[in-house]
Amino acid sequence: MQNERELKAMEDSNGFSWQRGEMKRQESSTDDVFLIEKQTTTTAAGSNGHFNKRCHDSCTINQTYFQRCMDRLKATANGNHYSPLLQLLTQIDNLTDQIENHFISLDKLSDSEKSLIGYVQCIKIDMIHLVDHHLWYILDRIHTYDCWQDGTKGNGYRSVLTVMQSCLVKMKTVLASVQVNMKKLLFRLAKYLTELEDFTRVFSHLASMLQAMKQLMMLTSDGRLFHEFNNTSHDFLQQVDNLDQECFYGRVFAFQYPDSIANSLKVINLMMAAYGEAFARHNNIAVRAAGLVLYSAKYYSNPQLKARQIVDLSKNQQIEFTKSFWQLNENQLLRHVPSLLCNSVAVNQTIQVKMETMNIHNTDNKLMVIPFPGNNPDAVINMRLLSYYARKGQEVNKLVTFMTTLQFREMPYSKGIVIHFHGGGFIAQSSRSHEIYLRSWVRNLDVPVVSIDYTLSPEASFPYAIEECFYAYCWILQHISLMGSTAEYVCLTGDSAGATLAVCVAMRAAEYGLRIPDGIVCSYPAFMFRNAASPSRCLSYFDPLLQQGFLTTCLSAYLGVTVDNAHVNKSSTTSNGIDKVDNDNIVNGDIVDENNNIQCTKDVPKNESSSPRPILSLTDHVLDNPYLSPLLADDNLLSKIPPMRINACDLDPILDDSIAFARRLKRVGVDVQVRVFSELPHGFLNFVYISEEATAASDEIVSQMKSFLSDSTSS
Ligand SMILES: CCCCCCCC/C=C\CCCCCCCC(=O)O[C@H]1CC[C@@]2(C)C(=CC[C@H]3[C@@H]4CC[C@H]([C@H](C)CCCC(C)C)[C@@]4(C)CC[C@@H]32)C1
Repeated sequence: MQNERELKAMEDSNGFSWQRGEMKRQESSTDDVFLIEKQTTTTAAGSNGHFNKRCHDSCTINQTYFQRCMDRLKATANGNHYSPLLQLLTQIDNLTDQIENHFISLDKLSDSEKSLIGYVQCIKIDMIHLVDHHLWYILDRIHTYDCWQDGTKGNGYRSVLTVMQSCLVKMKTVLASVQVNMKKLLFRLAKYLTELEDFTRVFSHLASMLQAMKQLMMLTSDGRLFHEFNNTSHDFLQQVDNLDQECFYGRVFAFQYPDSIANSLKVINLMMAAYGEAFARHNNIAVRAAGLVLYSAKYYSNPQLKARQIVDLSKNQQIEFTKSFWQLNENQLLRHVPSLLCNSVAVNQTIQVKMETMNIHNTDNKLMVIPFPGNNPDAVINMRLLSYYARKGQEVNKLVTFMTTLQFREMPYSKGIVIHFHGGGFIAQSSRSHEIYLRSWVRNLDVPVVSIDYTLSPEASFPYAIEECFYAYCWILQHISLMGSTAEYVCLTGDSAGATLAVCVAMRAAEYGLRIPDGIVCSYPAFMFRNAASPSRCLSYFDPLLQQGFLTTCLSAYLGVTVDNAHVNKSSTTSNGIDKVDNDNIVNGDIVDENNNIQCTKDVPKNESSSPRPILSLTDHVLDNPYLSPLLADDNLLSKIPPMRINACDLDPILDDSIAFARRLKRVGVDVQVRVFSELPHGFLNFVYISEEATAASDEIVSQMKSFLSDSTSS
């Protein structure tokens, strides 16, 4: 009771921190534990103006009470694993006490000193919230959402706690500096105040997010990671909606990453804000490029403006902008970066194949007809052959682009081949932009790599890209000597959207009874293309590359439906919009326009008698299609997937896709392993030249591929 009174006193005296908050005794909980129910935006750190309110009185939260909460946390199932996080909370609690006591003992306080006390008290209140109830609940159950027992520790809940921990580290550093210097004569508080304000706000929002996540956990107590809401006005959605995203994109942007990655992300973020303005204002490419430089300066000097611009861009997403921005490294200048930065390769050749119906004998020696995708008889598919040495059979030897004496030596056929599918959310990027890591892979693997340039969305929508990639897979195996390989070992690989395609190709090969690859190595794949909530998807509210608006843009472009993002987000005061996308355009599960015509830009092939049914038929429910969301495939299809290695990263909004998929594969007996790289963002392979962590991850991915290619590297 003592504590309740103290907190109430604090509320009354401050008048700024608990305005609409409500505190009540939790009926069912243990003695002396109070559940503080707060509305997400009502904390002091939640809205700007509150910070500046003066606070004269102060009171200290009962130390024993906080300590008792911490002890209870330590005793939870995962208390030991999270002891660094708990230790940080205790240290911050001590620091805030010392700072508060020091300033309260002074006779007269300046405005900035009053603000400091305000922030310090906000931190304490949010900490009490957190440790009192939410954190306890989450820590006690967090392990049930991991891949499997004793397996890799990783899921969206853990990721949010990782971000929280990074925030606490930063906050502790600022508070420690204040505490060390506050008694000095020449103490300049202003130096620390802005930083403290930023982190206090971020911390408050993360605490609110954890509160929302606890609700999600309650709805998925069976350990499922994905949850689809029927009722869009659910508390969880409202709470997440109430988050102030801007505070994550301002001065403290990318605080959760190691420095090397954070710096690049800052540059990309600045460019995104500037390019957003240039794109909206100008149509000419050259003027846009000039605008990019000019507006970058503007946003560099004003981080708050930048934050607002980023949040606006994400909320009012236009496919044209996303496509254009994500293709920036494909332009005339930047497209040559890989050849300047990366090692040379003897063969780097694009191959264009005219797609015609192909007849292949399957493993039962039955003749299968592989249809060409769509109904355009002149359609072609492009692929890029990369080989460190020029090898026998590679017709392209005549066109060797760069040759050192060693590389030009014609080598025998390789026993292995790697087929690669690039990422880019199905709407951007190409085999060329992915040379940034493919060239070093080709050297380290020493087998030819073919990267498929499938048609991007929205020009071609689901399932065209999958059919193209499957066609390319069959064509490569039919013409394997041209690749300089005997294909004794075949490994599929892909990152992001490309990883999804790799899995779809393997599933299709299994359905046709064709040779399946010896292994698949996926990097940060997406397996769930529905507007379902999951803890990691919450990270998209402050992700540097994959904000929520960008994800829904990719999804709708891939589905071939147009989404009025402005509409989705305008109505997002009642819901976060995730349930609204494209629902209007889906009739009985088929994607149709208002005239009820199927909207796939390129038509689906007709069913051939000797072949499995097409991926998409007019009666299918698109959103349930296993080729759209492999996570929804039935056990029979999943069990045919070859050995798989999944490389996920913890700071990724689609991390849960990897975990949930791996769990399903394991259950049906597939040889699957998951690696969750810590503190890396989605798309980390693009950062191999700037980050040691990303390079180490890339090396591990190469060794996984080597294991599937077995002795092929010795050829
Ligand atoms: C409760 C929350 C609910 C949320 C609900 C959302 C519903 C969503 C449903 C389904 C999910 C759909 C999933 C789609 C997955 C897509 C994954 C996917 O493929 O994502 C990739 C998209 C491209 C990109 C962003 C990426 C990685 C690297 C990025 C590149 C790095 C550098 C590149 C710059 C242009 C280079 C500039 C050079 C200059 C000299 C600095 C940059 C930024 C281009 C874009 C890529 C990840």
